[in-house]
Amino acid sequence: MASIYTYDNSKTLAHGLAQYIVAEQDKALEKGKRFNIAVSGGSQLKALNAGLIQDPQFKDKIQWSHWHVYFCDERIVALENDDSNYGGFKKQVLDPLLSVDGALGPTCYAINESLVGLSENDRVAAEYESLLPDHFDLILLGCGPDGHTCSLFPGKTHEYLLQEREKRVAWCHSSPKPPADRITFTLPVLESAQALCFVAEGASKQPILERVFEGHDTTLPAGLVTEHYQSSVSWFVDAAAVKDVSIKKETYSGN
Ligand SMILES: O=C1O[C@H](COP(=O)(O)O)[C@@H](O)[C@H](O)[C@H]1O
Repeated sequence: MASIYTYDNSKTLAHGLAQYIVAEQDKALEKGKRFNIAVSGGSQLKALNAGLIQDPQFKDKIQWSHWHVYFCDERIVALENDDSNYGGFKKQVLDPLLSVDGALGPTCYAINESLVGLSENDRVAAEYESLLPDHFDLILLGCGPDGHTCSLFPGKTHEYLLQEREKRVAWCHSSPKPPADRITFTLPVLESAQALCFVAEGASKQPILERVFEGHDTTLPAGLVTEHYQSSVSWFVDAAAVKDVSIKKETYSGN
């Protein structure tokens, strides 16, 4: 059963999320020296800023120098482009960390920017795959209003990504949400992760969460991941995203 943590607002959600991430970090560091974490782009990055950077409670608990940060999906654009997920993470997490005295930042793994614009998108994916660890301790997922997660989109055109079993990172072409060319983790990467955690906030996500939680709709990539890997899945959602959605009692309220 997936765990669903609901919060009244963005601030309390960011706090609960940071608490969860630190607990996963501690579990990983009990076993070794690395915390292998993958993050998504989009709205999630603001929650990471609010929880990991702004919330004073976690300042001394996050061991950044042991963090190895990867991207669940990336748009094939220059890293300083506004659409870059790495660029978004840099803005929300890495740059603010620079202003903290003596802070050692995480090790981050970005796409090979020199291949951008060369029509070498399979190579961008293959090179990124070669950087991945054997498995992740934690993967932070988003959920688009169409039910996509990573850059795994619903529908026929992108079925090939959900069917991929060999490549751990694949080129997503013709993305319905710009930019059109992206790379994405495939399901085997999610399947082998220790923990998968979705973050979804705001009323625009409500209709899709209704289909995931009430309809158990596995035609939606976010629904499929939730159903198939439920024992490792958690959702962090705010009240607006699950308004009038009936959530089974095995799940928890984070407030
Ligand atoms: O395009 C993307 O969208 C999803 C969802 O983003 P959100 O802003 O609706 O939360 C995101 O998880 C993914 O990383 C990103 O490339």
